[in-house]
Amino acid sequence: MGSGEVPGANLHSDPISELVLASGNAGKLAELRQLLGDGGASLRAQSEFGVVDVEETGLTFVENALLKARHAARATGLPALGDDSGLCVDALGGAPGLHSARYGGGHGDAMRNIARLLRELDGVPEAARTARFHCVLVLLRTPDDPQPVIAEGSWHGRILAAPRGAHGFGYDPVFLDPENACSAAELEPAIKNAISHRGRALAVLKQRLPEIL
Ligand SMILES: O=P(O)(O)OP(=O)(O)OP(=O)(O)OC[C@H]1O[C@@H](n2cnc3c(O)ncnc32)[C@H](O)[C@@H]1O
Ligand SMILES: [Mg+2]
Repeated sequence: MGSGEVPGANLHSDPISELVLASGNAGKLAELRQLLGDGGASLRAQSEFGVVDVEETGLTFVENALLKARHAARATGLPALGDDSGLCVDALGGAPGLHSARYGGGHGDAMRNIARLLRELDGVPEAARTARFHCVLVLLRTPDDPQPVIAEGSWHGRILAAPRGAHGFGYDPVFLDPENACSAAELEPAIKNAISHRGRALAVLKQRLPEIL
């Protein structure tokens, strides 16, 4: 090491063969595994290590993704990827936003979340039902990594009047992708991954870290 170099300064250049996904959401795990592919780092679920969900006390997607990643990295000793995401609806002032997972009451209850969303948008005309999914991914090499790698992606669409399709998870059945003229749940998983908020965020992450992902 030269005199100007700091120990750990090349933290981001060592290859990562295994990392933990700091999430309890099986839909995110499936999508991110497909996006990383066979050649990349293997993505382990935090549940494999008995890691329970951390409280999401942040006021932004970035803060929550960082909280999740730090918690999982600390509990497992592995590099960790945090995903905080949600649906922001213009006619609802950006709601459900950070509260997307429990909008209808129970955590992760997609049917109740969708039911509330459609209720709130009752009577709102098609053109005013614009919305976007947003995803923030945070990669931490260690729990105390001072250089988290942060990547974001958005996907713009509209909220349908009724659910359509069986793929995906969460709000996918009511999110219309205008380009393909179908709901996110009608898209084949590979197509959703190619255009989704999560797919875009992971592409950015990979650009920043080509040597490790
Ligand atoms: O916090 P973790 O454990 O990762 O799992 P979670 O489901 O609670 O995840 P979030 O806190 O990030 O909440 C995001 C919610 O936004 C919704 N969401 C995010 N990405 C989505 C996608 O690709 N398709 C449909 N709904 C999505 C879905 O309801 C998620 O539960
Ligand atoms: Mg959550």
